[in-house]
Parts: sequence; structure tokens; C-alpha cells
Amino acid sequence: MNNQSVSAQRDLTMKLPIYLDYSATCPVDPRVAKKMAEQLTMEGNFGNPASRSHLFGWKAEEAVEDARRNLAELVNADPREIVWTSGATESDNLAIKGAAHFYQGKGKHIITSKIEHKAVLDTCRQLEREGFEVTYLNPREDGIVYPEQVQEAMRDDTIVVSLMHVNNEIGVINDIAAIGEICRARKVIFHVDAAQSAGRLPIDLAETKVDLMSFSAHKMYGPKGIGALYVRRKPRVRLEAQMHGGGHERGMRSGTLATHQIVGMGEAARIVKEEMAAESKRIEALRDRFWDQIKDMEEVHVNGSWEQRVPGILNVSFAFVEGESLIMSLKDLAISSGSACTSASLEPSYVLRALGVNDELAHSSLRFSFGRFTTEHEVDTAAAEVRKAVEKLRELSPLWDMYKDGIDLNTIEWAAH
Ligand SMILES: Cc1ncc(COP(=O)(O)O)c(C=O)c1O
Repeated sequence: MNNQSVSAQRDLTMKLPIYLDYSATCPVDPRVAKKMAEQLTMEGNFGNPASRSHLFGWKAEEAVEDARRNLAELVNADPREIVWTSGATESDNLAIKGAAHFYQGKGKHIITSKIEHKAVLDTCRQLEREGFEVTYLNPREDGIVYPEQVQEAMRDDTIVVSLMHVNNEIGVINDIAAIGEICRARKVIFHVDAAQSAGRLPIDLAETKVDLMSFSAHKMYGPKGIGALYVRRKPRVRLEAQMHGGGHERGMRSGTLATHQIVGMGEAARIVKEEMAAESKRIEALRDRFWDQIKDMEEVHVNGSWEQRVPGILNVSFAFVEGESLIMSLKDLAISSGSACTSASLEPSYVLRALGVNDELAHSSLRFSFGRFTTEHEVDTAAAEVRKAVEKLRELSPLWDMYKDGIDLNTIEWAAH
């Protein structure tokens, strides 16, 4: 899809579609927005948390530390183990580059997977350019990277393993507790990108042997532009800072703390900790309600393990449907496709490819992600729209006709062109 056709599709005055893209970002919870607004003005808490000589600074510092405590409590960590960043992208960079640079005297080998977020993959690519060696594990067909795969990839010079907790495209969960045991036994730093799992799954860092964990506020109903990195104190994990300046955040991340953003993330963490159990149940019921209404269509497949997944993400492939046409006919739904729109072409998702999904099916895959403000009515409307669009597009498809006539499409010799 070129830039021209992308902009031609945009009509910013159109009716708002149903939002089913909570994995991309969440709206800020109004309770969070209210608390954030209080941090901005003269009457509020606008001070610089690093100003140690007056009340404005002290109050801002207190607000930052309250937020730090809230986030730490969400994952059962010590508040001193939380470093504020600008989001999970920065946390991933700080964790992987910071650890790789600090521990490079011990070795230069890193293990990750092919289906990590670009924030991890591109960071690893950069380290390769600096002389590090990276092993990219292929997940199994169910989208999971198994602990034994990590064990097998370990070398004497491995210094960092970086694997995501929950995949952002397919919602599948990795067993980070088991992988943590393997890493700890070999004294290898274990980094986990938890952008999609924090607030959606219980995380206990006192129990789980994770050394570094990335978080993002906007995936848990907080604001964009703020995140955090958990940095274990016992056993102590060291990082080389990537941002130099005033020595904030114990020297690991300089820069004036954005009090309103941090307070927003803290409040988001506090709310999600309280509501996670009930919210997960409700969202799972919505997902099942959606799936129940489309699953009886033929040749519709869920990508990734059904059992080991977060409740809110469902990635579905619709065979015999042209992907771009499908997205175009679902204008009333805000969803994400199995293709990434680059400047010149629609690339099939690298995540689905790594699972062995063929390019055609990857193109006709959609990610539906449900969240705090999704209603049953929205789910029912969305399911009906999807059914209608898929059925209509299949009516136009000669391949679908052949499939329905029982012709094995694999036996057809297509004319070369
Ligand atoms: C798994 C994962 N990691 C990292 C990120 C990047 O997070 P942020 O937008 O906070 O930089 C995202 C968000 O898209 C994500 O889903």
C-alpha cells in the first residue's frame, strides 16, 4: 500500500469505528486522566521532583514515589527496582543494550526470538552491528518459545536472554518462570518485555527469576510516552546507561522526571491491580462471545495456542479472502491486520510467518483485541460485520467456489505469468 492510497482512505470526519485494537493502545482511564491533570498547573503539583529545596519539589517527588510504589506493587517488586523511561521501547533498549554493554567482558552472545517486538529485534540488530552475536529462536507452531529451546541455545558466552511475556500480535504467553530458572542457573541476564502482560496477567517478581522487565503505561490505560524498566537488586543487575545527564533514576536514566506521566502510570497500575481479576474474566467472556459468533464459518483459524493466551487478544486467519479487501470492508471496526504497511508494499506479519502461516493466510489475518471499555453490543456488532464481510468476499472468490466443489487446490497447476 503506497502512501497515496493510505491517505486516500483517511477521512477524519467519519463516524468513529468500534475500537477493538487495545493491544495497540488503550484509552486513558478517566480516573487516570483526572489525576494526571492535577500534576500540571500552578495550583497543582507542577514542581520538579529533583528540586530538593522547596515544597513544590518535595510534593512532586512524593507523587513520583507513590507512583513507583504502585507500579512495584503490581508486579511484587521493590520500588527501588523501578526505573522510569519513556515507554517499553526505551525500556527494551536500556535493558538489552545496557546489559550487553555492561557484561560484554563475559561474552557477546544474546538469545531472543523471531517474534519479539521491533523494539527488541532492532536493538539486537544494532548490537550485531557492534559485534555481538544473536540467536533468534523460532517459536513452535503454537507461537510459544519453549524453555528447552532456550536451554539448547545457551552457550558459554551467552550474557543476555530477551523474550517477551505475551506476544502483541497473537496474545500467546511464554513460560517466563521456567525460562528464568534456566537463565539464573547459568547466571545469564533474563530480560522480559511485559508490555502486553503487565496488568493483564499476575506477575510476581519476588518469585520469578526475571532480571529486567519492560513496561508501558499506554497498554494499561495510562498515558503514552511513559514506561518503566524493572532492574533486579538481588542478585544485583548492572546496566550501562543509554541516556546521560543529571544522573536521575540512580544514574540509569537521566532526564527530568515527567511527573504527570509517572503519576498517570502509577494510577493506572493501582487500578489495574485492583480490577485485574474481574476485568480478565469479563474480557475473556467478551472474546469467547465474539469467537462463538464467527467460529462456525469454514476455514477460519485462530493463530497461536488457544490455551496459553491472554484473554484480550484473538488473531484470526480467514482463508479464501483477500486481506486488503477484508480490511477495506471492515471500516466500522478499528482492528489491526496481519500485514504491516511499509512504504511500498503490504508485508505479511513476520510473527505469523514465524509460526508457519503462509503469506496468503497471513495477509487475510486480523487481530481483534478487547479491553476495559468494550461492550457486548460492540462485540456482537463486530462479529456480525466480520461474518458479512467474509461471506461476501468469498462469494466473489473463484477459489472459494472450487474449494466448495471439493477440488483440491494443491493439485491445480497454475499457468505461469
Ligand atoms: C510487546 C511490546 N513491546 C514494546 C512495545 C513498545 O511500547 P511503547 O509504545 O511504550 O514504546 C509494544 C507496543 O507496541 C509492545 O506491544
